[in-house]
Amino acid sequence: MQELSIDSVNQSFANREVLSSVYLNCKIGEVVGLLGRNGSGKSTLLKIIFGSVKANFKYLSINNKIYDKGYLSRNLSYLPQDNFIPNQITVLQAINTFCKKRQAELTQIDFVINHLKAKFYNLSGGERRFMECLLMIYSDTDYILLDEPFSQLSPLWIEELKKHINKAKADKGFIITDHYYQSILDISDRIVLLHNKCNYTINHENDLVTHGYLLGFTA
Ligand SMILES: Nc1ncnc2c1ncn2[C@@H]1O[C@H](COP(=O)(O)OP(=O)(O)OP(=O)(O)O)[C@@H](O)[C@H]1O
Repeated sequence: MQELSIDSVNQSFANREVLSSVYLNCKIGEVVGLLGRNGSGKSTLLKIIFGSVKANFKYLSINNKIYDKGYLSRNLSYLPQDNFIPNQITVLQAINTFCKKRQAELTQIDFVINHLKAKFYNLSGGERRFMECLLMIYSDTDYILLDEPFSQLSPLWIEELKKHINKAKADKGFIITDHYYQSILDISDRIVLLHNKCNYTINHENDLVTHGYLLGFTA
């Protein structure tokens, strides 16, 4: 089956347990939204999937093959919370590195056309974030992890990114986390909440109140 799944994730930092028996999966063609309060372990879980943090225990499989680190599959891209493209790289060089198969789609986007020769150093914080998000969304891998893609972006660009994710998901699986939870609800096919170290399936927005992620409203 075309699926990324991670099971039985246990992670502690300095004897403090952050994740306990966590399960998460993502199929090709779907966007899985990962929500949780500050410090609930969302970034840690994405880093464990990618392989930049080693879990105390986990069982990771990508398209039926077991991996110790997701990046070793060469089929997983990861947008970290902080900027990751080196300053001296130009937009065109980054496209040639990450998006060999879908260059044509990327180079139809106005911002990309107008900044092909720009170095990342010369982009504003939001421009840089927008470009890094596009590079990951259109990257050559089947599975994409996006950690806070919407941070630093103005509303119009958040809407534009949502359109690109919707377009690209036809043949990719996305796991996305962000505190712009309404945008996550808009684009996700499924929502998983991390709370009390565990994963919860969210079927309705009210479940986010029940599990203490959103405040309830009283009449
Ligand atoms: N390298 C580390 N050493 C010690 N503690 C860590 C380390 N990395 C993360 N933690 C702790 O693990 C918990 C989960 O952190 P994580 O960054 O995964 O949370 P998050 O859900 O992504 O939070 P936020 O929404 O605020 O970004 C936090 O309490 C954090 O302090």
